Formats: sequence, C-alpha cells, structure tokens
Amino acid sequence: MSDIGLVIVGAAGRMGQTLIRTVHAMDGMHVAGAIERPGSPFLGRDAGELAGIGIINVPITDDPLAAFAGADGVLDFTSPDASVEFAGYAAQARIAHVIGTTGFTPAHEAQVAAAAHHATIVKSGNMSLGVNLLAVLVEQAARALDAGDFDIEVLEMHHRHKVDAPSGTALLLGEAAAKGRAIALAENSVRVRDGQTGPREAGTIGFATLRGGSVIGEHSVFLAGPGERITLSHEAGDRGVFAHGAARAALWAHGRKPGLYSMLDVLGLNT
Ligand SMILES: NC(=O)C1=CN([C@@H]2O[C@H](COP(=O)(O)OP(=O)(O)OC[C@H]3O[C@@H](n4cnc5c(N)ncnc54)[C@H](OP(=O)(O)O)[C@@H]3O)[C@@H](O)[C@H]2O)C=CC1
Ligand SMILES: O=C(O)C1=N[C@H](C(=O)O)C[C@H](O)C1
Repeated sequence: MSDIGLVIVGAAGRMGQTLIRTVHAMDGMHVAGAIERPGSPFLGRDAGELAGIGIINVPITDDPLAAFAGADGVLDFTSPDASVEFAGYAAQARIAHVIGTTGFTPAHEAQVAAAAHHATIVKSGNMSLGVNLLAVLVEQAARALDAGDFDIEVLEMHHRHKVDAPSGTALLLGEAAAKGRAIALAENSVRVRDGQTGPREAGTIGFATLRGGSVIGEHSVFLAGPGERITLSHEAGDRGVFAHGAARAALWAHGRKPGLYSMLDVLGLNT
C-alpha cells in the first residue's frame, strides 16, 4: 500500500512540530502539508527545518483548502475555533480529520458532531495509548466501588502555557468515571472549590487543576473511601506519545466511513 499524505495544521506549535517529526519518521505516511494562520511569522519556512529534522520540502502555508485537496488526512492540535473550521474543510475534501485540540465548549462539540455527518473524524482529549487504557481502568473501578463509600477526584498538572482547564484528559477520565457510575458528568461534576464549600456531596466527581513549568501532562484519578484510597495515574514523558497516537488514528481513519470516532475505537478498547 502506498504512503498516506498528512497535513499538519498548527505546524509551528508544540504539538505541530512533534507531529512533523513523528510523521516524517513513521512508515506508511509522509508530511503532505503544513498550515499556520494568515500573518504567522512561520509562513514560507520549511516544516522539517522548523521541527529540527532538516529540509523536507514542505513549506508552511496559510491555505488549508489547497493543502487538504491533495492529502489523505489532517492532524489538528490547534484551537477549538480553528478545529471547527478545519472540520468543514476536511469534510469538503473527503479526508480524515484527527482532532487533538482541547477546550471545546458544548457549541463547538455540536459543530464537530455536525461535521462528522460528512467527515471521518477521530477526536480525543488524549491520543496516548496509556491514557486511553487508564480510562478503561477508571471506568471499571468507578463501577466496582460504591458511590456512597468512594469519592472520585481527578487531579491534573500541565505546563504554564496551557490555556484550558480542566484538561481534555481530565474530562475524558471524568467521563469514564461517570460512565462507570452510570451518571451524567455534566450534572455531577465539581469543577471549582473556594471558600465555605460545605461537605463533599456524595456521588459527585471533583476536578483540580495545577499549572506550572514545562510539565507535559500528568493525571491522577483518586477513589477515596473509608480507610483506603486507590490512585490511578498517568505521566506523559514526551509529546511523541500524543503524536504517535494521532498518526495511528489517521492510518485507522483513512477510507473509513464518516462518523465521530474516539481513540478507544482506534485502539480497540471501546466496550
Ligand atoms: N489530545 C492530545 O493528546 C493532546 C492535545 N493537546 C491540545 O492541542 C492543542 C495545541 O497544543 P500545543 O501544541 O501545546 O499549543 P501551541 O499553542 O504550541 O500550538 C498551537 C498552534 O496552532 C496554531 N493555530 C491556532 N489557530 C490556527 C489557525 N486558525 N490556523 C492555523 N494555525 C492555527 C497556533 O498559532 P498561533 O500561535 O499563531 O495561535 C500554534 O502554532 C491544545 O488544545 C492542547 O490542549 C496537546 C497535546 C496532546
Ligand atoms: O495542552 C497540553 O499540553 C495537553 N493537552 C491535552 C489535555 O488537555 O489533556 C493532553 C495532554 O495532557 C497535553
């Protein structure tokens, strides 16, 4: 089978540069395009040179439609507004769209779901194998441990540049816990605590956010009961784990029928 060509949008970002290095190094795919926004100082630069792997003859442009027209898939770690826009273009070009962007509002989520009627979209708050396996374990633990006895709290830490909270991964893990408990996360989550909060309400799922330094991504789910506590954790040591997952998702999605898929689908972990 011939290589698939992937366009990397947000090519100059932390994930964009990691994706360029990962796709260039992986068998079965190549970097077919690299996109940044109009006015970006990176326009015209070679994507490989920017990512530190030398010239690969892929200039960074601000024309996603032209780039998508000649490609097989898009890898997108940008911003929610940009990802919604790219979903429309990917649907027009009939190519797979892998969305790693986080921080979506319910309105953004609805727009992505609408685009998925015509596009093959894989979207996940975390593309790593480890976090998706962790989500399966969290769901099982939440199901096994009674809500009256075991309180669930999700703690995350990321680098100082991160702009959304709780992280996409924290929300993904919260959703897994809620699924295990057969409750809706939106109606049972506590996202902020400050001042005279009163005692903890049984059955809720709490979130706490830390930001600082260069931390790539750390997540823990605590199940705290009477006299004992279980902690399920994941630490990302390299952004390559997200990029590798995204590239794998693009291979999986290529040629698949339109729909909104998750990394659990890609990894065969969806129960
Ligand atoms: N799902 C997962 O596994 C992971 C998800 N993420 C998520 O990915 C996103 C990006 O993270 P990160 O790489 O650290 O962020 P960066 O800010 O380093 O990179 C984002 C890049 O996207 C560019 N961009 C934004 N809007 C557009 C647009 N309309 N057209 C073209 N380019 C655009 C930005 O340009 P400019 O600076 O000009 O705005 C920037 O270069 C975040 O939402 C993060 O949470 C990160 C890691 C893993
Ligand atoms: O912004 C990041 O860096 C990360 N974002 C994702 C998230 O919001 O969970 C995934 C990863 O933890 C890194």
